[in-house]
Amino acid sequence: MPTALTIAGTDPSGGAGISADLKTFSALGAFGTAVVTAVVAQNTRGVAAVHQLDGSTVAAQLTNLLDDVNVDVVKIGMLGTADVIDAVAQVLGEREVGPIVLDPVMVAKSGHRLLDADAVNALRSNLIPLCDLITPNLPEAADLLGTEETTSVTGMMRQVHALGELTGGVLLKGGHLDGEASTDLLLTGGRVTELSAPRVSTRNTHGTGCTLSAAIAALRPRSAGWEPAVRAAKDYLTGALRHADELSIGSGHGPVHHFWRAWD
Ligand SMILES: Nc1ncnc2c1ncn2[C@@H]1O[C@H](COP(=O)(O)OP(=O)(O)O)[C@@H](O)[C@H]1O
Ligand SMILES: Cc1ncc(COP(=O)(O)O)c(N)n1
Repeated sequence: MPTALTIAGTDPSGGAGISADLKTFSALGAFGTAVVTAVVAQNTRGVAAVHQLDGSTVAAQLTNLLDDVNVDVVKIGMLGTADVIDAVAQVLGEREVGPIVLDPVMVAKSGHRLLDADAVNALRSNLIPLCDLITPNLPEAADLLGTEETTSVTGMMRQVHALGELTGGVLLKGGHLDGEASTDLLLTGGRVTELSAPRVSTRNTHGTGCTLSAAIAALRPRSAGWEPAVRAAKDYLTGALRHADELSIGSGHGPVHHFWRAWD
């Protein structure tokens, strides 16, 4: 069984961040380990407060884990500050770890900022070059590129190539567009592949980005490359969205159903 590491923030309501990542790892047959970057008071209705850890506390968790445990794949989510970004980049740059998937979390679905505005530069320059795959949504892609948010798949095609200048692998997620299908673009090996899934009508979309990037990380060690891992991860997420309404967690945007395959 591969060992997967998540470096992310918390969500007591269990839909996003470290809880989503560990459940996804378990559902997809990876052994989950975790490093906490921020303690977030949030529920399905939104974020009430963020207690950010400092870079040295995050680096201490990470070095202590890596001194003992062989990590086959890393998923990075909410980091919060440039201090934490630089600490994570320094440790990962010095250590032997498997492929790194970065979900560049910036703003929660509820609108609360989860990354300091002045930390985007550190993300772009210090951490992204160490990552094998980044998975921005459309607002995150616009922030990373310093451009307007695109509103079409044609615009996404231009942006995925521009993001490919930052690192070799990019999954540009189109969940924020409208339409019958939810289309993402995967750039890997210099080639773009369009990945579409039927759009599921549900308000329970809390943590979709966390779940997708964790699923890619869990599946990558067992896959022949990024494309099969991303395809299988998107299928898993689409199932988790289809079954989300069977859960009844909170009164806002509830979580997706991480264990839908066991119930299907
Ligand atoms: N209603 C939906 N139905 C099916 N897939 C969706 C839906 N909403 C989002 N997705 C998919 O979930 C993943 C995360 O999407 P997105 O909402 O763009 O990112 P984030 O959660 O980071 O904001 C993408 O693969 C996207 O295509
Ligand atoms: C700790 C943490 N990480 C990521 C998200 C983003 O998830 P969403 O966009 O669904 O709010 C979140 N709300 N909390």
